[in-house]
Amino acid sequence: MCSANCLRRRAHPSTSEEGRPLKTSAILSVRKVAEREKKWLEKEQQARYDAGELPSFDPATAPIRNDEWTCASIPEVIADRRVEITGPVERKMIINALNCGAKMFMADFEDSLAPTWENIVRGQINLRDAVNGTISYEDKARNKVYKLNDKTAVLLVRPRGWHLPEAHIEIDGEPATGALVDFALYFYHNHATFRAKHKQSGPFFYLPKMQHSREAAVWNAVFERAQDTLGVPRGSIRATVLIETLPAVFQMHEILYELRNHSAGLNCGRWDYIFSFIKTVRAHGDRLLPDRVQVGMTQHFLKSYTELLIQTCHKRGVHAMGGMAAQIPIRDNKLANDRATALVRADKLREVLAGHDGTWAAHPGLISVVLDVFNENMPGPNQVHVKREDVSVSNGDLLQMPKGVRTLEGLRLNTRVGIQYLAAWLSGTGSVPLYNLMEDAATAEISRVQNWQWIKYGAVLDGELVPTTVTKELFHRVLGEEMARVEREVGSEKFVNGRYQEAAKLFAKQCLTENLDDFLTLDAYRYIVRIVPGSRL
Ligand SMILES: CC(=O)SCCNC(=O)CCNC(=O)[C@H](O)C(C)(C)COP(=O)(O)OP(=O)(O)OC[C@H]1O[C@@H](n2cnc3c(N)ncnc32)[C@H](O)[C@@H]1OP(=O)(O)O
Ligand SMILES: O=CC(=O)O
Ligand SMILES: [Mg+2]
Repeated sequence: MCSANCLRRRAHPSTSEEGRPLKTSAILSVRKVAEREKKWLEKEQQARYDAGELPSFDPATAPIRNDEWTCASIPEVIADRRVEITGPVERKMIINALNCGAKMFMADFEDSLAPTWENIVRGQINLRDAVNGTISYEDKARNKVYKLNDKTAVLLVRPRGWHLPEAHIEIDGEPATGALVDFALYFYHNHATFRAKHKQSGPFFYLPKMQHSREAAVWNAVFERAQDTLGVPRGSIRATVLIETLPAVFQMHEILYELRNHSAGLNCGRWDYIFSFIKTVRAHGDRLLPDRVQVGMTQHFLKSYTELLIQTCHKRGVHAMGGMAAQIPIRDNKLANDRATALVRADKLREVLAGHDGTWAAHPGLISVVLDVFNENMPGPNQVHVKREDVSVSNGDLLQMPKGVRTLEGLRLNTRVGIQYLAAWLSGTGSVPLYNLMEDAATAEISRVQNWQWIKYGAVLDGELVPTTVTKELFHRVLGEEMARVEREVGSEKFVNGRYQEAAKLFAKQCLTENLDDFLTLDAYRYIVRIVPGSRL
């Protein structure tokens, strides 16, 4: 068997040859390494896909995929993760999430948070109070005080992805990296309390939007550096990586390998994964997805991805976490609520039977539904012992196009949802209920890139009496009509006082651009920055 160093060299042949070690001696250089890796991903990896290549397994890292090795053993406090509630780092929601009966709570600086400076700083204060056990909140209008129960969920924190800067902190004249700001503030303020409480384990993290194991190597260097600096034993930090980009699904063993001393497994981030699928094949005009509502988890490419993730995690001795069903409780319609609950139950049943060790829930009202499914089908704390050696997944399986139709209603819904989400985001709210579904940055991104893809390649719509192609003109007509509909639905006062017009302009620009922008939120971030140090953003 290859030694660890040999595997590392094979995994990153350019890294050692070019004398650019990923282990760095200062946070500043970690930031620079992160920037360099980001540029590599954008300029080299995506450029190959744009030239016609499709993502695939890397022959250079075959030894990592084929050799026998496992990640460090799972700490007891996170051995049972059958239900994880997720939500933004908002004070009341944090208390509700910690109290709701879920095993874990993923507190989110990412998909469900609009990263205004206020949200970021308040979020850190809220989390510090939560870890200390002192968090409380008074809702004066409802005369209700929120406090923690005796028994609460274990906290996991998801920092922003590498792509987002933090404009309000400047280092050497450059905006700081959002991911590092979120990680470092939380780790610095909470590591001692956290570890004292959880038998020397933690803090725990989720790492989003990774595309390559090189990013995992950067995170591992960040963890080592942070632990060493504060005298925390290496391996105390544990992180679950979201596999939510198409390139990353071909890198799962490699990602776990880089993080093997800090890993808590992988998670199927289905919404960003669908977004990334479209983004990665943006130059492939023959790969147009059907309506967003039809791209469900039973489509072959998504089923293959989840099964391969389970097999990979269990081979390496860590958790394979399921993802988020978008349905949320519908208070005013029992029939619709029963239907939504049944869809969540079916999604969770599929996950537990496939071998997932736990999953996500979007709302406290769904915890008992999800818990029941896992309790009935997973007697132990997890099912890491279920190896799924029967699973055999090829490039073709992971890249198989989903089946379904492209409709005018799909274009309309994407537009209606994209604009309303963006209007909320620009006003400081990063997750919202729209048409009885949870919408966040990842789901909104699907709406944006799907519209872009259909316009760019002139998708022919199904089900129209007269053959209809998606053109810029059709999109403009749909935009106008959907804005009128949104105004009717939300009421004129909210429409006029909200940021709907700005959102529509931004969304349209993003759908109509010749070259697809990487992230909607990166463009939108300019509109929520309060201070621009050095006006460099
Ligand atoms: C693709 C991904 O990345 S998925 C992960 C990221 N996305 C998320 O985490 C979304 C999490 N969910 C949410 O943000 C919310 O559930 C929403 C926006 C979808 C719906 O929120 P609301 O409209 O406020 O729901 P609703 O009015 O039914 O809430 C009822 C109560 O539950 C609370 N609640 C709802 N969702 C959550 C949650 N996820 N965590 C904690 N509390 C919650 C509300 O604060 C409210 O509390 P209260 O009765 O004490 O006032
Ligand atoms: O972060 C989760 C996702 O589905 O995206
Ligand atoms: Mg995501």
